[in-house]
Formats: sequence, structure tokens, C-alpha cells
Amino acid sequence: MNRDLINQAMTDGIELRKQCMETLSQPLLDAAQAIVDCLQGGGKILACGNGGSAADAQHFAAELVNRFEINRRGLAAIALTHDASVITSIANDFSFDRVFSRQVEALGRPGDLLLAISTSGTSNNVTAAAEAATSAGMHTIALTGRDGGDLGHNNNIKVHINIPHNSTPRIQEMHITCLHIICSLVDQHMFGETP
Ligand SMILES: O=C(CO)[C@@H](O)[C@H](O)[C@H](O)[C@H](O)COP(=O)(O)O
Ligand SMILES: [Zn+2]
Repeated sequence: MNRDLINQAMTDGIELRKQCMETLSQPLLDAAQAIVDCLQGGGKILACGNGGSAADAQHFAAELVNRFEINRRGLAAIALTHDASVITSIANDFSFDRVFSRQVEALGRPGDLLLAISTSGTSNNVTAAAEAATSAGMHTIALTGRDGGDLGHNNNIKVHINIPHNSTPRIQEMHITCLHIICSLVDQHMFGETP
């Protein structure tokens, strides 16, 4: 095992954070505002992604439903990634590409908001969820990496947060940083408190 690998991962992460600090301020503010508008209008957040991004979708929903850094009322959010019966039946009867879009069709209402997470921007089930969200009258926040892929180039996306890097783990590390920052902004705006 090689310490260079550790140093490279750390250095790449630091450089990427510096780069994103310059470019992501406005998209992060826009994303937090879209979530506040959704929640204050009586809507809910639906979140989806694959693999590590499925974990991020669940992580974010848990911060909203329970709490982040301050005690406040629970906020409406559902991750579309954790019901094995729902996911396996959709994948088995239709296709894996529809595991999120079918849930958006069933649960999404006008004024709700989809958080669509894909480091490549090319996962078919995530791009299909964004299309279903538009059809349902929902807005979408996209978290992507690389060049944004099909998801990032969907003109109906309300807020696009792109991490311009080619390493999936480095992109994921920035995604969870972005989601934590959005949680802080939402709490501060809705409840006027910081820890
Ligand atoms: O966590 C990791 C890699 O760090 C993997 O599980 C990764 O999330 C999976 O390969 C996903 O299927 C990648 O999908 P996407 O981010 O390109 O939409
Ligand atoms: Zn990962």
C-alpha cells in the first residue's frame, strides 16, 4: 500500500473544494431557496440516486425529516431508494430504468421537488425520474459530476449543481458537502437559527 494514493486523494479533494467554492455559491443558494419555497408551499422533497448517491439521497432525507444541527419541526422528504418491495417489483415488472420515475408518478404532486443525484449524469433511472418530475409539475434540483451528462443538459432542471471532476468518489464527497450546506441554509432561512 502506498501513501502517494492517500496524498493524491486528499490533494485532489482540497483542490476541488477550492474550485467549487468559487463556482457553486449561487447554485447552492438557488437550491436552498427552491427547497424552502417547496416546503413553505406545503410540498415535499423526493430524492433519488444509485449506489453512493442512493446513500446521499437517504442521508439528505433524514436530515430534513428528523433534524440537522438545530431542533426544529420535521420537514417533508422521502428517499425513493430504500423500499426493496417497491424497487424490485418495478424493476422486475417493467425495468430498472423506471424504479424512480414510477415512484415519482405515484407520489409526486405539483409543487413538490425532486433531488436527482448522479455523478455521471447518465444513469437512466435518474434521468427518467427528472422527466417524470417535470410531467408531474415538480421542479428538479440536479447534483451531477463530469460534464453533467443528460441530466445536467435537461432544460427543465431548475437548479444544476455540477462538480467538474472525473472521479466518482471525489464528486460524491463534494455532493455530500453541498447537501450539508443546503441543510444549513434551509434551517437558517426557515428557522433563523444556526448552531
Ligand atoms: O459509490 C460509488 C462509487 O464511489 C458507487 O456505488 C456508485 O455510486 C455507483 O457505481 C453508481 O451506480 C454510479 O451512478 P451515477 O453516479 O453515475 O449515477
Ligand atoms: Zn462511493
